[in-house]
Amino acid sequence: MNNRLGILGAPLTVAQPNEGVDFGPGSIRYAGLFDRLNDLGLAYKDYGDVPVINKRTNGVDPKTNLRNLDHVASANEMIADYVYDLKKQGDVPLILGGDHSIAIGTLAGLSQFYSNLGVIWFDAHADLNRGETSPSGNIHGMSLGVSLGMGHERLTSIHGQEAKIKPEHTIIIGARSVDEGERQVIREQGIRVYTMHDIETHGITWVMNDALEYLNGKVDGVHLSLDVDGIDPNHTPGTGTPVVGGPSYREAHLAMSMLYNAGVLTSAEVVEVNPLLDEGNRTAEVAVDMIASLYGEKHV
Ligand SMILES: NC(=[NH2+])NCCC[C@H](N)C(=O)O
Ligand SMILES: [Mn+2]
Ligand SMILES: [Mn+2]
Repeated sequence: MNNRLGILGAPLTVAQPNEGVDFGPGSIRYAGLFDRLNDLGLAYKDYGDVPVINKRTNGVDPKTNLRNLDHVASANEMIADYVYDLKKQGDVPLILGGDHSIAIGTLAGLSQFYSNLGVIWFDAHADLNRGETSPSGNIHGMSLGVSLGMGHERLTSIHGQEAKIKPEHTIIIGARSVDEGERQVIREQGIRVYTMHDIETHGITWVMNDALEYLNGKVDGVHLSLDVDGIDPNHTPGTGTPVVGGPSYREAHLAMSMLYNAGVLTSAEVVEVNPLLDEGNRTAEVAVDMIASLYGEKHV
């Protein structure tokens, strides 16, 4: 294992209805990602994009309440293979989405390397739906659940039948739009959730320290899944399912630098950047700021 970052784009868009999130990886690269990594003196290799096929069928299948299941499943099989290969090279994976369903592939690809991978899911949403509970049929709202082993077999069986992560190693930060079926999963499985209310009450510093302490000693790696809609849409307007009332740019930035300082992160992904919904390329620029902070950029 070296410290080289292995960067991989996963331009999947059909697990949600908006076109454009397939331009996420390019927009993040264009927002100055490589200059910032160069300034940090970080070694990296850009593996390019996974050649996913963004075919849409007609809407949601009434039998399963899943949208574009076949395409989402085959794309994520491919993503899992690519992430597996990248990790096998010894690189530190940094995956650029794509809609948040790509976490199904990322976590499946990573799962062979860990028996107790911790996951920090920074998101306005919980992404714990299944066909039976989803209000939309959009699989990007199901990826955390799938990785925990819940949901359609086509998705949960990618790279093996077993669950890819465990509920007691799963943390959601920034939640403020959680569906009823998801609340039940959180309660039943004992998933640790820091809502916006917790961030307001205790502050982001306390939340991050508490989250890190919760994982400490229990996990053999930590993956960050950063959904840009986790951040307040004042800063990240270019995303398909924005939710008002999120953490500020500064709070998110501090959360990232605390992850860097803790030195525990073994992989990360940044998802849901949609330049077609953006003002200029602002959202990708914020994503790059977050990535730079995550890998050690300091003000002085
Ligand atoms: N990754 C995301 N942006 N997910 C949004 C999910 C929204 C809603 N909970 C749903 O399941 O449809
Ligand atoms: Mn979200
Ligand atoms: Mn999400």
